[in-house]
Amino acid sequence: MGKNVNLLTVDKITLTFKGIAALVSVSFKIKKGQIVSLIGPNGAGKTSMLNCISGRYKPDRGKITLNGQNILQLPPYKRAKLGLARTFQNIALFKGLTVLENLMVGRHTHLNYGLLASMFYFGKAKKIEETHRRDIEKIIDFLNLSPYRHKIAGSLPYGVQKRVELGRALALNPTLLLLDEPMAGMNLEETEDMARYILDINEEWGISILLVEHDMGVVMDISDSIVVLDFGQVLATGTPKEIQKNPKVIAAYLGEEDSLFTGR
Ligand SMILES: Nc1ncnc2c1ncn2[C@@H]1O[C@H](COP(=O)(O)OP(=O)(O)OP(=O)(O)O)[C@@H](O)[C@H]1O
Repeated sequence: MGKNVNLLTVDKITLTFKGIAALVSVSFKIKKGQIVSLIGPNGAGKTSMLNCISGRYKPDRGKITLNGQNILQLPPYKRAKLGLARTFQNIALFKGLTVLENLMVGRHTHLNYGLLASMFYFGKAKKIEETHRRDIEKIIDFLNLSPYRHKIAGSLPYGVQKRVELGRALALNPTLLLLDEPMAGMNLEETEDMARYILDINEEWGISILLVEHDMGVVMDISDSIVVLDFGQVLATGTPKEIQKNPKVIAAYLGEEDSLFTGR
């Protein structure tokens, strides 16, 4: 599936907050079709890195390209149009809207289907609307969200809200999905379901994934490649097997809650 073409390149990214370095010359690549995980002890800079890619944070130095295009000067919504979507560590849904509305809002905001279109090109807009609806239904089916379609998002169990958030990201039709701790707070069954969804999104939908996750069992199971951050620097990059036996990585994880070996 074209796994040798670079989709995202992060090149010597440095980010500081009031003189304190959160990221120091971080470089890595995601090839088309890959699942890449970004791991590291608490405070290592993982979320900051996602924020630099999605456009929330502006790094002091470095370059990030998506499909060969430099995206650092673009605001988040333009990056979304180029195929970037993300979920957040703390769920960021429209809690007062239904599941269906959450998915549709995400879709419309980012795909430029506007009021003007519906006023002047009603027929065309209707057709576009129908296509959107069909795509959204596909996502609802895929994530088994049908029973919750008309339920208010904020009233749903945590695990289901996480799935809705994933669905909203999928509704943007991304080529690269950034997932910030999708398994956080989940029980074993929910974790396994989420891992399956991520694999299917990758294999069946052809979407590349950058995963930030503390559950090492999942990370080791599903990643093509792993980037380890420590104190804002890349400590190691490699396959799960290489990372698990890397002495520098083992040392960085000593005393950490996440175990590199036992997984779940
Ligand atoms: N908005 C901010 N303002 C100031 N400092 C920040 C900000 N965001 C992150 N930092 C700092 O940058 C460093 C990296 O934080 P970051 O949240 O990226 O780490 P992380 O690897 O995602 O941690 P965790 O696993 O705990 O989520 C930390 O020292 C943090 O305090």
